[in-house]
Amino acid sequence: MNYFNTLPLRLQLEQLGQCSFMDSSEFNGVEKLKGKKIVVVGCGAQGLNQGLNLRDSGLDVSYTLRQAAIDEKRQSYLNATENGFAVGTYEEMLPTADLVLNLTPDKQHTNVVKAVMPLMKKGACLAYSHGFNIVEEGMQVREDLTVVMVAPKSPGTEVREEYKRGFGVPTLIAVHKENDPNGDGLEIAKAYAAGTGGDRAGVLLSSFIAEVKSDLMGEQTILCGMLQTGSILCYDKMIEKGMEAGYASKLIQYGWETVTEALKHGGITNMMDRLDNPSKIKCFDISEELKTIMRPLFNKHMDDIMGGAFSEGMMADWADGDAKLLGWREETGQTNFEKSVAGDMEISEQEFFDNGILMVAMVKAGVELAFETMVAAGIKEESAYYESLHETPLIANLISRKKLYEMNKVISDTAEYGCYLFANACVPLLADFMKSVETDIIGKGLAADGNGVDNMALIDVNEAIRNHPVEVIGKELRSFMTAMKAIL
Ligand SMILES: NC(=O)C1=CN([C@@H]2O[C@H](COP(=O)(O)OP(=O)(O)OC[C@H]3O[C@@H](n4cnc5c(N)ncnc54)[C@H](OP(=O)(O)O)[C@@H]3O)[C@@H](O)[C@H]2O)C=CC1
Ligand SMILES: CC[C@](O)(C(C)=O)C(=O)O
Ligand SMILES: [Mg+2]
Ligand SMILES: [Mg+2]
Repeated sequence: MNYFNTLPLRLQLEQLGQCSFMDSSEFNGVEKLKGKKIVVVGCGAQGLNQGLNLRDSGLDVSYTLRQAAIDEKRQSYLNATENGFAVGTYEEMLPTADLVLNLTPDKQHTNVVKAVMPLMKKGACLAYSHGFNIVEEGMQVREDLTVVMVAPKSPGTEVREEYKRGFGVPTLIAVHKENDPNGDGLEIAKAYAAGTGGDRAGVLLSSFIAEVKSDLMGEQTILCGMLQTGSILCYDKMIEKGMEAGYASKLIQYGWETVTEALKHGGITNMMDRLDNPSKIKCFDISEELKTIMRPLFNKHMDDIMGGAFSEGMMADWADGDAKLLGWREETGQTNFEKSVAGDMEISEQEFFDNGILMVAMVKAGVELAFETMVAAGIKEESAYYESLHETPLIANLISRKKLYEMNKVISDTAEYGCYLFANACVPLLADFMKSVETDIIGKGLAADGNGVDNMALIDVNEAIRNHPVEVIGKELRSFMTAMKAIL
């Protein structure tokens, strides 16, 4: 049963709006978990990388896998053993665990939690990194167990990379109100977040509900769906216009990473400032047009996530052996962009902006729409920022590795399902718009005669970019991150 839908509106809004940025003084490192036995269920994208960070933070980490994974020495078994972790069956590992991290795919949570729960000792703690099972499926956890969430706003690979750089990724933490029998859920979640490095980048004290609704919205729209849509459309357009396939492939594969690197450091303002004046004004106009076309689709995703239609649809696909997900995965592998090979020509960093105006416009439109839609639904700006602007560069990095395949492999199955749902609706939605697109905005650049533009037009555009609420909150949140980095 959908837990969110069982709550009265007043409580739904209260939970959705729960979000406070925690001060570094509120953390006491991993002290609360020192000497405690942490057992991770599953050793995939989050399981492996969180486990490595927690061990490097001085904690006792081991893994439990389903019997078949151990017997067949599956990838999860190799991930754990080759990194020197102890691995055992549920019966061997769970009865002595103080903290159990459920890092299996969301689809498996009901089965896994039902199998794990009877073996957990009285008063232990069960943790999630995404609250789907609690919020959308209404999982009831044994009363004596504490239930917390530590959700990194990042793919697992980047959780590890940031930690190795001495930092971390922004993280949402929460305690499930129904399961905090000892009143120490928050202390456990804080220590777990500190162990992953999250406290160095910024922790939001959130709720299971706020995390689920914002995470689903971000991943379906700007983070994955928009980048997938843009990759397919921009590549096909360049080929249609007779551009060299190797150049088109390279511009897209590495373009997202390059333009969103500017986003990471200075938000949409800095990304747009990388364009010359005529390109900036053109890009702004295109992004406004894209926002008008795509707004109803963003609203639909938010409505379906809030009302439960999205989770119902995805769970129906789980029951159908993932038929839709697997079909879409196969189709993506057959798109022209996925089959293309990046050429060995040089593309300078600036050229990715100059020749990728449409890509910049898609990022701007997608970030702003995702942010606006989440905030309008009651999600706090800080959370909406992490789920839109902040995480986009981390996902773009994945595309630069092995295109859409890599992105869809590293993200959760839940994100992959939502990404396809969005892209399958957005590609046809943008068909008419794409008919008018020429290589001046994707592939070759404007070739404008100088940098001259009308002063008033430029002032208006700059004002609109800088005063968007995602820029205002982004500036504040990025300033906390810089401060924390400087301390290290
Ligand atoms: N992917 C990401 O970067 C992010 C994920 N999350 C959340 O983290 C959680 C884990 O996701 P993710 O890391 O993507 O998962 P993965 O798919 O990468 O890893 C899943 C792990 O669970 C094991 N597993 C699968 N099915 C079962 C089962 N029935 N019983 C026991 N173990 C099983 C797999 O091992 P084997 O099949 O070998 O048994 C594998 O080790 C999810 O809640 C997700 O929403 C949150 C933020 C980002
Ligand atoms: C963007 C997708 C994500 O939510 C994530 C990496 O944060 C996921 O579920 O994989
Ligand atoms: Mg996420
Ligand atoms: Mg997710």
